[in-house]
Amino acid sequence: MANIVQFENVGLRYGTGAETLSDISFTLASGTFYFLTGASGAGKTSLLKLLYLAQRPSRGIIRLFGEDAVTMPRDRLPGFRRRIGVVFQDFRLVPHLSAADNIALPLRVAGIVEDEIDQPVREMLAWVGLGDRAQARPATLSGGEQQRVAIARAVIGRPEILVADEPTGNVDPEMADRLLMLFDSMNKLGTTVVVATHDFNLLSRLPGAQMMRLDKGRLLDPTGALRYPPVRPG
Ligand SMILES: Nc1ncnc2c1ncn2[C@@H]1O[C@H](COP(=O)(O)OP(=O)(O)OP(=O)(O)O)[C@@H](O)[C@H]1O
Repeated sequence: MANIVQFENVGLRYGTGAETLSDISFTLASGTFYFLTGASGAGKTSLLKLLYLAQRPSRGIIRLFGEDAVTMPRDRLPGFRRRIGVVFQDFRLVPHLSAADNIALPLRVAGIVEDEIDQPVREMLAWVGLGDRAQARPATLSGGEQQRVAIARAVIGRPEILVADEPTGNVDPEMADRLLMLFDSMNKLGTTVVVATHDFNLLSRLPGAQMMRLDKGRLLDPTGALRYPPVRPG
């Protein structure tokens, strides 16, 4: 399976402090489901930001879709970002837009004509179980409903990679399970999925998923040992 993402010796430092992420090296195989775990403050959100190009690393190499994402000219970034769907920890729904218009945003930004927006939006609303809330503003939706709008918005453009930061943080276990099944169904359609979570119940629900563990800004290998950067030949 082709690698869709490659990080090599990546480090991230905010300002002049110590590195938040150090020596991060991994590859993501296309079409695979990954969980990213680690204690609060371990650097999960920071790693996801590097992945969806909201943050540039302080050092190291990041290749996305086979191209160098670090040295990429800024004007090419939006096109790349459109290939990555993001479910933010705090949803980031647009407050004055209805659920339907929030979900439609990525299609409108991509310049899809209005005639071709209504149908997929209705399908997405039904898919996340919000068919009867199309016109509701975010403030009138529950946390779990807002989360489902955020998920629908992240996947409507059929992204190649879906990144979700603590997507079950605000919902009960039953809803967490339903949301996980939505991600799983996207993955079965071929999307590479990365879900950051510290909900261990979730991890046990998808035993086939790959595990990435962060500890104080460093990746651990599957045995729990620190994963050291690959040795470069020569
Ligand atoms: N913009 C920023 N400027 C400075 N420091 C930051 C910034 N964003 C995150 N940090 C710091 O980086 C470290 C890792 O934060 P991050 O949010 O990536 O962790 P996390 O594993 O996602 O935590 P949580 O599970 O609580 O969301 C923390 O010490 C945090 O304070």
